[in-house]
Amino acid sequence: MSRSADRLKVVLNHLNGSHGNVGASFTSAQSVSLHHHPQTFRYTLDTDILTPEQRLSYEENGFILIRNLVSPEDIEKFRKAFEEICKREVKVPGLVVMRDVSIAKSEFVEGEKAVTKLQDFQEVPGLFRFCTLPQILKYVECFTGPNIMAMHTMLINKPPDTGKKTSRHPMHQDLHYFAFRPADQIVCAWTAMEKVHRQNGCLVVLPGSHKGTLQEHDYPEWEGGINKMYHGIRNYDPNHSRVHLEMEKGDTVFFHPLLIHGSGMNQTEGFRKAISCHYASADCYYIDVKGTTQENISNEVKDLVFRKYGVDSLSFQETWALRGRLVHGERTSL
Ligand SMILES: CCCCCCCCCCCCCCCCCCCC(=O)SCCNC(=O)CCNC(=O)[C@H](O)C(C)(C)COP(=O)(O)OP(=O)(O)OC[C@H]1O[C@@H](n2cnc3c(N)ncnc32)[C@H](O)[C@@H]1OP(=O)(O)O
Ligand SMILES: Nc1ncnc2c1ncn2[C@@H]1O[C@H](COP(=O)(O)OP(=O)(O)OP(=O)(O)O)[C@@H](O)[C@H]1O
Ligand SMILES: O=C(O)CCC(=O)C(=O)O
Ligand SMILES: [Fe+2]
Ligand SMILES: [Mg+2]
Repeated sequence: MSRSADRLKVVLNHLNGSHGNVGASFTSAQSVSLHHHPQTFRYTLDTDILTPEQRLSYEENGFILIRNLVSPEDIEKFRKAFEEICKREVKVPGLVVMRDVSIAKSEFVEGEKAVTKLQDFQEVPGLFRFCTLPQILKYVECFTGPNIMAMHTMLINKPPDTGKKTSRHPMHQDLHYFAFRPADQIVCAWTAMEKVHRQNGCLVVLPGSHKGTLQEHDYPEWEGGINKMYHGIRNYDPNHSRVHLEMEKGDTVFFHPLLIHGSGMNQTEGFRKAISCHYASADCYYIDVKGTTQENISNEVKDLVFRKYGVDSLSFQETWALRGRLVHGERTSL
């Protein structure tokens, strides 16, 4: 079926005032006059939330940007919770606190200026609340369906670059890190905690790249060093046309786990903050990555679990099952 027929149907449906049920809401006469079988979308579900334009845009580009989705008051609370963690030296179960590789190996820096990223904050109520915000889940459901797991959480505090360009995040596909499928039922919500722009290292995306397959990832050969587990796609072509996603505080981008993305250097004095959660349908299933391109990251994660917890019996899949938290519906499979 041609794209233009799909587009026409969606636009007509919109003009008819019916936002949901694209396809099903058409009478057979209309359907027949347009094309021979009902439209099937691959990347989005039939809900009343996305406008037809937004739905088409996600299908085509692999992301949608929703302005002003999280309130300044909530962002302030997440910022406070982050500061608390950086100040207190308390151990939170599962929480990974990362410092930028260029400062980890040299000077001693105290407090939040030392922390580049918090990972796996599912046991920090003041931060995990982000993953349960109804206005976020409402969008997430358009991709995952009603049974929703929060699988991976991060607060990224991108530091001013020290001159070694280590504040960059190489171009990658998040699916490289995940031991569950199908990819189309996974989505990331990434919220800017302040204005993000090219200068402080906003997200950079390759629109449409979610239609490709999972590529091989490894550490890029960057002179100044590279942060632990920051794998990039191999043979990245820097001349590929890309889009810089400039966002205001509270704006949220939802993107597909195969979308190729990264972020540039932070060339400002401030720490660029964003909070994110990767969601998956609870109906997804775990996969064994042995013998696949994901074996390298799986081994690194297993090494980290051993160093941090002294446990060597956990599989890569099990580390995900332990981290995942149900946020809506039923925990059916994951
Ligand atoms: C109950 C069990 C549950 C299961 C828990 C499982 C935990 C797994 C967490 C990781 C999963 C990541 C996959 C998810 C990604 C999803 C998709 C998103 C894409 C990304 O974001 S990619 C980047 C993700 N990776 C990380 O964030 C890295 C995780 N962090 C770490 O591995 C550690 O924080 C780190 C960096 C090793 C530091 O460990 P720590 O022990 O706290 O630090 P030390 O100061 O003791 O230093 C030890 C050693 O490491 C060097 N170091 C420090 N910081 C860095 C750095 N940023 N980069 C590289 N190397 C670093 C430091 O210099 C020391 O080196 P020595 O040579 O002196 O030993
Ligand atoms: N060899 C590479 N492998 C993987 N990713 C790369 C590579 N080189 C650059 N990138 C990533 O590509 C994206 C764009 O790179 P670039 O440094 O040009 O970004 P920028 O600093 O935002 O842009 P600019 O400096 O042009 O304003 C960043 O996410 C960067 O980390
Ligand atoms: O916030 C950023 O710089 C990008 C983070 C990212 O893509 C990731 O951690 O997967
Ligand atoms: Fe990512
Ligand atoms: Mg650059």
